[in-house]
Amino acid sequence: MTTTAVEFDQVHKAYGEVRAVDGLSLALYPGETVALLGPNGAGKSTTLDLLLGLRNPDSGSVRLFGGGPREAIVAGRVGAMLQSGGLMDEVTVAELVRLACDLHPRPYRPSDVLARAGITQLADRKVDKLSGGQAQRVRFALATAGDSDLIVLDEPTTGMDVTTRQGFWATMREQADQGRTVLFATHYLEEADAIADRVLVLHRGRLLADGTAAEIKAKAGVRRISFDLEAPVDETALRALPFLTTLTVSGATVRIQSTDADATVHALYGLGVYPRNIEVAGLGLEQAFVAITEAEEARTS
Ligand SMILES: Nc1ncnc2c1ncn2[C@@H]1O[C@H](COP(=O)(O)OP(=O)(O)OP(=O)(O)O)[C@@H](O)[C@H]1O
Repeated sequence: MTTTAVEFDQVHKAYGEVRAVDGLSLALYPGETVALLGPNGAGKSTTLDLLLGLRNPDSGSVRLFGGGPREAIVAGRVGAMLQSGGLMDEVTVAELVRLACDLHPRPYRPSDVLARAGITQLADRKVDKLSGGQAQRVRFALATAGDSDLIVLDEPTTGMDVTTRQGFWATMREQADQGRTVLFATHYLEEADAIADRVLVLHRGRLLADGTAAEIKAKAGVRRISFDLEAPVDETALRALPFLTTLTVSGATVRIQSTDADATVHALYGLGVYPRNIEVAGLGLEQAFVAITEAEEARTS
């Protein structure tokens, strides 16, 4: 049996009345790159805090590599890059990275850590003089100061420019290819789509979807239909098409979202109109995410 890297079993965590994590169960395995998505306040940071033992669950259990979070962290099995992680002032980047290496039970050489994070040229810079994107790279260096089995990243690429971001993900990919588990929370859905093997969608502390990006898109169950009309058509007739969820008409072009594209297109021909350039496509991850979370909002409100 494969040992899980991370296992949550019915985990609850509330702050007063707010149920930040509400009965969360999940298992992550070695070598997986997993994106944690969710709207603001969905419970992503709380989940990562629980995972890292920074907070204790009110009930349920959190296991890392079969033991408690602290045990795994003390053993150097976890590297983390948190959103809120303040960097020590008055020290240089090299000093800070050296300290992280000294503290890690299975450290890498500080010069290698600096090089991998692309910050060798910043080694002598004081930490409080860094730009936002540079500070992110330093946090990343601290998360990869040693040979950890699990790397946890909370919105790691915020503030990074496009080139830095690409370099960052290439390095992360290497880490996962070496059998490490990489878990990252993000608001950039295109990143989750491009990088993650698996996407977890959180909403109000619960897991709404868990699968590959393709599976999440399919789960939304909505398809996009677009076509051009040669002659104007009464919008009321279009709006009455079966399974239609949205309709946008701009000039001669009509865009529809439908929960049953075949039936909608069939009915469209039944209106006696002649659509040209008809295209039917699945949703992008971003649209799927919005559709899934909005459907849940509608269901629970
Ligand atoms: N220390 C705290 N005290 C009280 N409430 C908190 C605390 N931390 C978080 N919350 C609340 O718990 C819920 C989950 O917050 P959390 O920060 O885990 O969400 P998130 O998904 O990381 O959000 P974001 O995308 O905005 O970073 C929110 O409603 C938040 O207001």
